Amino acid sequence: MIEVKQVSKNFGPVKAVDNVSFSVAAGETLILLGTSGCGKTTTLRMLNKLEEPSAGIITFNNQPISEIPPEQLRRRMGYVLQHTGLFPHYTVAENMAIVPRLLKWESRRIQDRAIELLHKLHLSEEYLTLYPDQLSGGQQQRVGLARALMADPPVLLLDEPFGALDPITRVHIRQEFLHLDELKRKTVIMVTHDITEAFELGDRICLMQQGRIEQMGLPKELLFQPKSDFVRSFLKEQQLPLELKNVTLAEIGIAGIQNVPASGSVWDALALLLPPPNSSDFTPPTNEKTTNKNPPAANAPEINQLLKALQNFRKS
Ligand SMILES: Nc1ncnc2c1ncn2[C@@H]1O[C@H](COP(=O)(O)OP(=O)(O)OP(=O)(O)O)[C@@H](O)[C@H]1O
Repeated sequence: MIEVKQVSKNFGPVKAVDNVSFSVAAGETLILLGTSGCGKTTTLRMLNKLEEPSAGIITFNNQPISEIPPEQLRRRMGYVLQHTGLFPHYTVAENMAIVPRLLKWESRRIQDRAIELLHKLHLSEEYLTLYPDQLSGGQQQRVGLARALMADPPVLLLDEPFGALDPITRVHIRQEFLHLDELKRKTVIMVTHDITEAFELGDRICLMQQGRIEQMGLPKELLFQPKSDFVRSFLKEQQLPLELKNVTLAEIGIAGIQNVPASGSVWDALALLLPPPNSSDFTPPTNEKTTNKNPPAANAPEINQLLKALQNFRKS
C-alpha cells in the first residue's frame, strides 16, 4: 500500500533520513522505533507530504505521492501529532469537524460521527463543548485519535500518540487502542521510542538509528535474530520480558498449562504459575545444591519446565 524507496531527507548539513526503504501492506501496523533524533518523525512527515524528500520516491497504492495533491493524500491518511496537536481555541466538536467540513459533510453527519467515536473511546458527548485545556492528557489523546478517525481514512499516521501520558494511563490507553474495532481494518504507521509499546502494538518494527534502518522485521526477528550489536544493545534491558510476552507455549513445545492454551504466551503461563508476591509459598526455582528454608513452590516443576523450554527455543 505504501512504499518508501531509497528516501533521504537533509536539513542543511543534517542527514535526518538517510537512504531508507520499506513497504507497508494494507491492514498492517508498522512501528518506527528508535531514540530521539534518529529520523522517525521526519520519515512519518514525508509520508503525508509535510516534508519533501531530498531524494527517493514514496508511493501510495502504486502512485508516487509527488503526483497526489497534499489535501487529497491527507484525506486518506489520518494524522495524530506528538502532544495531540489539538487546536486550543477550538472546542472538541470543532476540532473533530475540521476534516469532515473540508469534505463538505452536513452538520448532522459530523455530529453523529463525533458522538459515535467519542463513545468508542469512552468519552461522553458532553466533552464536545469543552476546550482541550479542560481535558486531562489522556482525554486529549483520545480526542486526537478520534479527530484523526473522523473521516474513516484507510491509513493512520501516529507520532508518539501516548507520549505525553503517565505510565499507568499510557498502558490503559494502549490497551483500548489495541482493541478499538475502528483500527483493526486500518494501515497504521506509528512512531515511538518506547520498546514495550512497539512490541505490543506492531506487526512489524522498523528500528532506526541516525537516519538509517538498523533492522526491519517481525518483533520476534528483532528479538531472536538481531542483525547488529546496535539492535542487541537497544533491546537488552527489555529482552527477557519481551521474550516471555512474545513467545507462545506452542512455540516452545508446550501444549498448554492449566487454563493457558498453547497459543498463550510464556508470560501468561508464568503469571499463573508463580504465587503472588509476599506469598509464603514462593521459593524461586534454584539448583538443588542451594538450601531454602521454605518449601519449593507447588508449581516449581512446571516453572522449571517452562524456563528450560524457553532456553532451548533461544538456542534453536
Ligand atoms: N525542520 C527541521 N530543521 C532542521 N533540522 C531538523 C528539522 N526537523 C528535524 N530535524 C533534525 O533531523 C533529525 C531527525 O529528527 P526527527 O524529528 O525526525 O527525529 P525523531 O527520531 O523523530 O526524534 P524525536 O523522537 O525526538 O521526535 C534531528 O537531528 C533533528 O534535529
